[in-house]
Amino acid sequence: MNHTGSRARFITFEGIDGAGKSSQIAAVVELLRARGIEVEQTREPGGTPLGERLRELLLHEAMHLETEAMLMFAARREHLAARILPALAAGRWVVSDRFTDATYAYQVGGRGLDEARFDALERWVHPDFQPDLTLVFDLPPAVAAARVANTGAAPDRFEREQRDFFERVREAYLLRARRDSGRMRVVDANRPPEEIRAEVEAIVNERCLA
Ligand SMILES: Nc1ncnc2c1ncn2[C@@H]1O[C@H](COP(=O)(O)OP(=O)(O)OP(=O)(O)O)[C@@H](O)[C@H]1O
Ligand SMILES: Cc1cn([C@H]2C[C@H](O)[C@@H](COP(=O)(O)O)O2)c(=O)[nH]c1=O
Repeated sequence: MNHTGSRARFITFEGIDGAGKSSQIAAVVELLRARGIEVEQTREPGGTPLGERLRELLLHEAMHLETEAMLMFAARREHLAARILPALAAGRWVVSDRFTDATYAYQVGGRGLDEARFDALERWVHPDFQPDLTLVFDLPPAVAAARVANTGAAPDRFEREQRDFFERVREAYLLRARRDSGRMRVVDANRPPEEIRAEVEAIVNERCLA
């Protein structure tokens, strides 16, 4: 428990590349801190020194699909052990840019990883643990691709994928959100940032702060 008296929560943000998660994550962290809640902001792949090294490989080195899936879960195992679970146990909330739903969407949906292999890895790495709340930012891949291109940054291995890859990733997120509608909320991300922020804050208030 933290000093607000409520159990520490694990909140994750998901969506295709360019969905607009970053500034909305910052707004949620600000909202929580304004309530006197201690929060750790993190990301996947990454979030620990080893995880950040794995991120460099994952975003830039060509590799077999199953290697990619196992490295995502290896980074996640470390993230859980070294960062997420200790923070929650100490009463600090954790807000992460991506978690296991991203492996479902990108590796199973986007790349075609066998779902049974994904299930086995998920059961191994976190059998009884899921985020308290997951916000899935949904928008057409063409809109997201234009946003990514406008940043002017060199695209990574995922951002260089074709439109049909992101269509599959999007559908996989929506399917998983339908299957786990108690935990996952889909947010229309094809709107002005202020509108999205208002909806995200309302969901966090209702689901985690009420
Ligand atoms: N609602 C919005 N409308 C228009 N542009 C937006 C919106 N939200 C974010 N952007 C812009 O789109 C770009 C990508 O946003 P952002 O980095 O937040 O996305 P992201 O989901 O974190 O992407 P990634 O997963 O690729 O890191 C940025 O240039 C940002 O300013
Ligand atoms: C956790 C996770 C991530 N990915 C992909 C999704 C993104 O393209 C990159 C991370 O980049 P971001 O700008 O920080 O969003 O990694 C993935 O394919 N599978 C995963 O499990």
